[in-house]
Amino acid sequence: MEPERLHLGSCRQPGRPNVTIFGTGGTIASQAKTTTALSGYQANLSIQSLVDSVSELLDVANLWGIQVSNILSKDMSAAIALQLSKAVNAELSRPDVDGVVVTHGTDTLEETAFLLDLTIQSDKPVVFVGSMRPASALSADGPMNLFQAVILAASKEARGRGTLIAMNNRIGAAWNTNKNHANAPDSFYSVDEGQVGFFVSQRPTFYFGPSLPLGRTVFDVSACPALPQVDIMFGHQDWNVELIRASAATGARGIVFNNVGDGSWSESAKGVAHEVFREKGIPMVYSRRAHSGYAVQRDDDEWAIASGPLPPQKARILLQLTIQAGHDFEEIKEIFTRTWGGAR
Ligand SMILES: NC(=O)C[C@H](N)C(=O)O
Repeated sequence: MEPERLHLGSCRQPGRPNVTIFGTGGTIASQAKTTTALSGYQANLSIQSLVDSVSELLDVANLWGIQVSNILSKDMSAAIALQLSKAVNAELSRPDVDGVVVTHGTDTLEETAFLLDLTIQSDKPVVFVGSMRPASALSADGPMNLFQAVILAASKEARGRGTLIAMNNRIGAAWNTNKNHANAPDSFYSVDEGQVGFFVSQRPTFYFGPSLPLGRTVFDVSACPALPQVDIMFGHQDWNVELIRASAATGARGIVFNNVGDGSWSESAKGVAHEVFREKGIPMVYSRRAHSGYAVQRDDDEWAIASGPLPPQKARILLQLTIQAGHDFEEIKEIFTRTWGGAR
């Protein structure tokens, strides 16, 4: 059943931007037992109650709310994320909608935001937001984050920049913004590429004009029923490489390797991955275990594809999208190579 589209607030003010907030859950929609507890909470606040607690929002935009789910983001699935992408595309195709906000748990926010970055067919702003502290906490960060996300989604200057993430005063591109800290409120930023802007006196202030990451491919998922299984293997000393065979045997249509250094794998892991590739013909993409940097293409591993700047969790989503679109190995390699933006 399609989730309901609710008008949030008492009356619609002509002349104000129209913003739709999609609620998915997360800490921003959660309450713990005490005001000092920062874990052990439950996602139980609806999008309506989040907006009710930030009445200042109603002076910024006319708001609508669509509750897609109310879960912690550890439980976000491709099925929900795909449904969200389709619903956001439909919403943005309405001429009366100026922008969209998605509230989301921070643990896997970067994955859903990246999926939408690669599947939204509109220039209008799509802004992801979450919080690191539950709504019940002293100094909860959710209300201000939500306020800023709505301002951003309502602003014309945010158009044409791909999906954005607004957290803790920073504005980042979903393409390269990551969760960097498991606990601190200032967790979301991009280490090398930097941010696209900052909130100064509650105005989104951009450093550059609208631009999109080099090598970003947009996919049409309107008729896509599901995303294929792609597993991630974690590279480490004494790696149990039988897990690679197990992944292929249990239905993986592609495998992403979280390799060490700039994309190195142990001789045994490489041998098994190559064997599985020859047997099953499924694409093998290798990323890097280090928090930032590039996985570089190796001339002697031409059967495997370097993820370039993409960390494993984002490389997995790009691989899922290329497989569902029916691309062959060479085309998938070409799509990944484009993301390197010139580094070869
Ligand atoms: N800060 C958060 O949102 C974390 C939360 N566990 C989640 O749903 O991802």
